[in-house]
Amino acid sequence: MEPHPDAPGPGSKLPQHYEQCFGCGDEVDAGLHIRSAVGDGMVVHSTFTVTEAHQGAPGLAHGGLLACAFDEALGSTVGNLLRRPAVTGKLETDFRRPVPVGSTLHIAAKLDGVAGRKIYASAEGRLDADDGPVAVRARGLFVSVDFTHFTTHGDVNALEKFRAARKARPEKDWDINP
Ligand SMILES: CCCCCCCCCCCCCCCC(=O)SCCNC(=O)CCNC(=O)[C@H](O)C(C)(C)COP(=O)(O)OP(=O)(O)OC[C@H]1O[C@@H](n2cnc3c(N)ncnc32)[C@H](O)[C@@H]1OP(=O)(O)O
Repeated sequence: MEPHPDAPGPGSKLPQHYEQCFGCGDEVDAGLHIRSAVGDGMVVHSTFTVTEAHQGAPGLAHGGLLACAFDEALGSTVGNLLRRPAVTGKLETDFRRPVPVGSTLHIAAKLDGVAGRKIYASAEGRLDADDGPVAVRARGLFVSVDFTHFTTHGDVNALEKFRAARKARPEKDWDINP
């Protein structure tokens, strides 16, 4: 599958897509603060460091937050490589090992296929290194949507603020209303 001709190439760091996103936003103190970059072969590498704010059992990451990390990593892979707005339709996770507070999950995500509006992607998360033991695997189905999805269902004032902030960014890579 070919990426969009304007997709960021290998070595590109991906910007947070929204400052108040729980997955990647800097403005969410207890958020996941995921950071992503494009690697070779259209694989997107993301890291998520588990803090005390992310616990389920004492000292261990909550499974739902791990699923959130994969939603973000997969969504970012889809959005950046295909440059299409898309939302998660389905997300499946396999939790293979506990993920302790203080550990960093190294997530490698890739596109698996596109069928009409349906986009399939999958990822693997390894503990503390790109070649560490596999802790979580995930598969997602994303559905391409028009930008009206966000204006119809989201907060229009927040979207307007978001659009203005993106226009002001020197590294602006896409516009919410191109
Ligand atoms: C511009 C450049 C960007 C650049 C850089 C951006 C970076 C960007 C990073 C973002 C990173 C954020 C990552 C977090 C992303 C979220 O977390 S998104 C939030 C969670 N998801 C949602 O809120 C979605 C809620 N659901 C919906 O709005 C609607 O159900 C949907 C998904 C839009 C689909 O509704 P619809 O438009 O009416 O379409 P519908 O005909 O039902 O479905 C279309 C096709 O998908 C299939 N489908 C839909 N849902 C499912 C399902 N659950 N299971 C199986 N098949 C399904 C349908 O069967 C149908 O298949 P076909 O008939 O075409 O074969």
